[in-house]
Amino acid sequence: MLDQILQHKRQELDTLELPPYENVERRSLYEALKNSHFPVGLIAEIKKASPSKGVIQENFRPVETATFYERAGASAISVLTDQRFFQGHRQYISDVKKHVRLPILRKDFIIEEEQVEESARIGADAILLIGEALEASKLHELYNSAREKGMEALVEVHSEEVLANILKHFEPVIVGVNNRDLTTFETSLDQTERMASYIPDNSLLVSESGIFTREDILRVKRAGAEAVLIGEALMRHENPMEQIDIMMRSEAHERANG
Ligand SMILES: O=C(O)c1ccccc1NCC(=O)[C@H](O)[C@H](O)COP(=O)(O)O
Repeated sequence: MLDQILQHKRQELDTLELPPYENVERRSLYEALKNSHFPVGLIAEIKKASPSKGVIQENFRPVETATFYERAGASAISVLTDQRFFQGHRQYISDVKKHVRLPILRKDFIIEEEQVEESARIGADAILLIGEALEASKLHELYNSAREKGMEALVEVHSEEVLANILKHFEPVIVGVNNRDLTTFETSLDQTERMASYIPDNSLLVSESGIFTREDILRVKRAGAEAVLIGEALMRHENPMEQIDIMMRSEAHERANG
């Protein structure tokens, strides 16, 4: 599936038209995750559909959902912009950016410089760079380009081997371990536990995918994650604010409030 997505992205690049620059204030994903008032930082994701689950939310209202996420205390918002496989759109970034003050991560399959430029123009604060989709040297190049344009990057890896190759080039400030294998869609939180010891001490570890309960969050936190990225568990819930409260509330808060 990843190969299919990447092939489609290369075709899309042939007709990519860069939009005009949105005049936006950039916000730091790293700072937002470090300063979370929850036990871990929360990147709350906006995704209508996915290749593994099909349509997740029929009545899709990205701006309203982002506003709920912000009110519930999320640290940042991840917005899927791929149209073909996730029914996303780059316009959702511009729309959400106008209504929330949280950093926005552009979730797409970024493989070329033009997409980094596009992300800066539509107002993204950070982009996703997937280790399994890029040569390590290319990933480093795109990472530097994002930084030069005032954005940050979440560098995502699934396997130890891919991470080791990236670390030969540089140490990303934010590293995401994707619990989902993008070729088989198999998802296991064991992946965060397995990978945590290979993440550089100075990198912030985000555990991504397959997180559905408070116990899941406590488990990846124990493994060393400082933040989580959650999509489906929030998008499927009719009240995402309540779901965030249930999943993220700390034990201390619960004790204090009986
Ligand atoms: O979600 C998928 O099916 C998928 C398939 C192929 C490539 C990427 C995919 N997902 C992107 C993501 O990284 C997730 O949306 C994100 O980590 C949140 O996952 P979840 O909480 O399990 O919705």
